[in-house]
Amino acid sequence: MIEINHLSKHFAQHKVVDDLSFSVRPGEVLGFLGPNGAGKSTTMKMLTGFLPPSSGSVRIFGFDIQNQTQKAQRKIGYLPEGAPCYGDMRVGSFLDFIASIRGFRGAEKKRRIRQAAAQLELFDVLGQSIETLSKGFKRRVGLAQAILHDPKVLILDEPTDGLDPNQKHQVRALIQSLSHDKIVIISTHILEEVSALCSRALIIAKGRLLADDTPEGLRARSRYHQAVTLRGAQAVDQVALEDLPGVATVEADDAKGSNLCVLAQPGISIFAAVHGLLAQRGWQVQSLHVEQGRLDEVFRSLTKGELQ
Ligand SMILES: Nc1ncnc2c1ncn2[C@@H]1O[C@H](COP(=O)(O)OP(=O)(O)OP(=O)(O)O)[C@@H](O)[C@H]1O
Repeated sequence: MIEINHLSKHFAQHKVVDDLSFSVRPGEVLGFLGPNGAGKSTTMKMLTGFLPPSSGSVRIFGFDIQNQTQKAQRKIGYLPEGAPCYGDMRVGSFLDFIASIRGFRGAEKKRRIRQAAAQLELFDVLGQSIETLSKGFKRRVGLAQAILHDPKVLILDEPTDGLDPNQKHQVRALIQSLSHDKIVIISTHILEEVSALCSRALIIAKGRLLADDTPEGLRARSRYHQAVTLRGAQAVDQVALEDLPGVATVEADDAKGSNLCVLAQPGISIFAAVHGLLAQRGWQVQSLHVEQGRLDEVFRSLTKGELQ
């Protein structure tokens, strides 16, 4: 369990984290979302004990990160933003060094290094110096050092930033496979990552908590929740759609107007009415589907006016 209570941070007069309180339980994958400069990295640095808070507290499985720092940090694997590593070290030596300072010796140390290298597919680069690696491989080395001691808490600052689609997929699958008995907190700008990975998402802007919900809960706040999208709908009479009970409005999803989105009034399911009208009028459409809602639109509307 992680418990964050009234956490704040200011640099000089500038308050960048403003009274954050939340807790996270094992098994949860928490997405930390916010525009640039929202305070995500600063919060993660305070959760991991790299930066002291101006006020408030963080407890990691009961250990206060300020007063019982080492006990708390033993529970944590941390991938800082940009995955900084010692560039002039070779990958194998770097992992060996991390394993040593995590307290492993002998056969157990070798086993840990082998396992982390296998999980991140690093065997081919163990002899290569870190500064000569591609961005994706550097990040994999950063992830390997974060998981080497099998921590109960993984705090990952933009873990898939800069990775190609294959690597993104691989890292997400790894995070998912590790997550069942751990607490995972990831910061990301990538909204699809929240849908793919997270059981819960926090949205912050200017250091303040704006939303704490499941991805489904966030999508349900979208004006497109329960909207019906029609593809290839050239001959459809928009006014007739707008007049249906429960319909809020109709938007064209493209310039030609052949893709339409029929928005529902909050809490009303309009699929049956839209489908019924199409059948009654004999209008042909190529596809028809009900939207769960759009995370990007929810993110924009929540953070509107909060951008720095
Ligand atoms: N050491 C520091 N001294 C002064 N200001 C800082 C310091 N570290 C961060 N800041 C400021 O705090 C604010 C929050 O930065 P932070 O890196 O936490 O945001 P973020 O949400 O992680 O942004 P991004 O998505 O761009 O990585 C920014 O305005 C940043 O300039």
